[in-house]
Amino acid sequence: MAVEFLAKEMETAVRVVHLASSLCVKVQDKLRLPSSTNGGHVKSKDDDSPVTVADWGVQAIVSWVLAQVFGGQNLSIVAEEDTESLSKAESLGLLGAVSSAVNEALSEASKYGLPKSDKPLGTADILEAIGRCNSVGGPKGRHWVLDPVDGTLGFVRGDQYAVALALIENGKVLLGVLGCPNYPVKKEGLSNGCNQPGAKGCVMYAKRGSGQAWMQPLIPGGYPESATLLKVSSVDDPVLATVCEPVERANSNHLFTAGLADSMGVRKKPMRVYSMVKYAAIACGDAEVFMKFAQSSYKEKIWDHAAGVVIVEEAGGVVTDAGGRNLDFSKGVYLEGLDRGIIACSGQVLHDKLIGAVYASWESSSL
Ligand SMILES: Nc1ncnc2c1ncn2[C@@H]1O[C@H](COP(=O)(O)OS(=O)(=O)O)[C@@H](OP(=O)(O)O)[C@H]1O
Ligand SMILES: [Mg+2]
Ligand SMILES: [Mg+2]
Ligand SMILES: [Mg+2]
Repeated sequence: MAVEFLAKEMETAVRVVHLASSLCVKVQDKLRLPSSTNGGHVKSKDDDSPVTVADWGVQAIVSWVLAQVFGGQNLSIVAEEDTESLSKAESLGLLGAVSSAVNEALSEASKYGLPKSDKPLGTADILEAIGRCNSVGGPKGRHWVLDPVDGTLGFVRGDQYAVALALIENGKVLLGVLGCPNYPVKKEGLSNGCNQPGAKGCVMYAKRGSGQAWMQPLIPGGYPESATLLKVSSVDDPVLATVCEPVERANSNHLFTAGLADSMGVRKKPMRVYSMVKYAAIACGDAEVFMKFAQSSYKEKIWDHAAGVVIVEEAGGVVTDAGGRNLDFSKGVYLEGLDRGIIACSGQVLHDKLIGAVYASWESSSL
C-alpha cells in the first residue's frame, strides 16, 4: 500500500502542536497568579517585545520531538527564539522554569502518541533543542518553520495567541498547523466527548494541494480521535463581511485599513485579534478578510504567516500581498519583496474588491 505523501510529517506536526498547546495553557494559567510567583515568566527582548517561558518551552519541545522522529542530523528548523538571554548566568531561574514546563509536558508525550524521554531533559538538552532552530531557510530543501508563541502580547494579556508550525520544501509551504488554545470552538467542531458548553481551544491543519483543512478540539491531557473539515465563509458581499486585523497599531496601520474597508463597502467594525488566530478565523468562516499593513521599514517573517497561509488556502481562501502576488517563502527568514501588506480573504470576489481598493487608495494618495 502506498504511504500517503507527508503522512508522518503531518501527523507528527499536529500531535506536537497539541502537546505544545497544553504547555502554553499551563504557563498562561500561571501568569494569572499574583506577580510575586510569576515574575520570572515574562522577559523583554531587545526590540521591547515580550518573550516567556512558553515561547522557549514550545520551541524546545517541538525541536526535541522533531529530532526524535526525523533525526537531528539533517533537520532544519527556522524559528523565532534563540538561547542568548536564556544562557546567561543570571537567567538560571528562568531556564529552570523553562525546563520544568518542558519536562512536565514531555511526561505526557505518550498520551499524544509522541516519543517521550527516558529521563527528564537537562538544561543543556533544553538549550541544545532551542539552539538547533537556527536555520535561515532558503530556496532549496526542507525547512520546518516555527513560531512557538505567535502573539506573545496576547498570551501575556490572557488573550488570543497561536502555536504555528509549517513545513517548507523548495520555497513552498507544504503543510501548516496552528494551535489556538483560546479560540472558541463552534458546536459542530466539538466531538470526542468534548462538547461542554463554552469549550475553547483547537488545532487547525492543512496539507498543500489537498483541498482540505481540518480542525480538532484541544482536549486536556490527550489527543482527540477525530477532526472536522473547515470551510471559509461563503459571504462575498462586503456589507456582510467581517474584517480582522492586528490589535496593536504599531503592527498595522489601522487608519489605512479602515479607509480600505470603507471604500470596498465594509460596514462592520473590525475584529482586532492577536496572532495568527486571524488566519484561523478566516479558515473557519468566522471572518472574511484579514489585512496587515506594517510600517514600510518592517520586514515580515516567514514564521508569522507560513502555517496560516496554507490553512486558509486549503480551506478555500485567497492570500496575497497588497499587489495580488503570492507570498514568497523561498528567500530565507523574511518575506522578501512583499508589496506593502498582507491580504487574506475568504474568496476571490472580496479579494478582487480589496486589491482594487488598495490600488485606488494608492493612486489617490500619490496624486
Ligand atoms: N513593528 C512591527 N510591525 C509589524 N509586525 C510586528 C512588529 N513587531 C513585531 N511584529 C510581529 O507581529 C506579530 C504579532 O502580529 P499580530 O498580527 O498578532 O499583531 S498584534 O499583536 O495583534 O498587534 C509578532 O509575533 P510574535 O513575536 O510571535 O508575537 C511579531 O512577529
Ligand atoms: Mg509571531
Ligand atoms: Mg512568537
Ligand atoms: Mg515574539
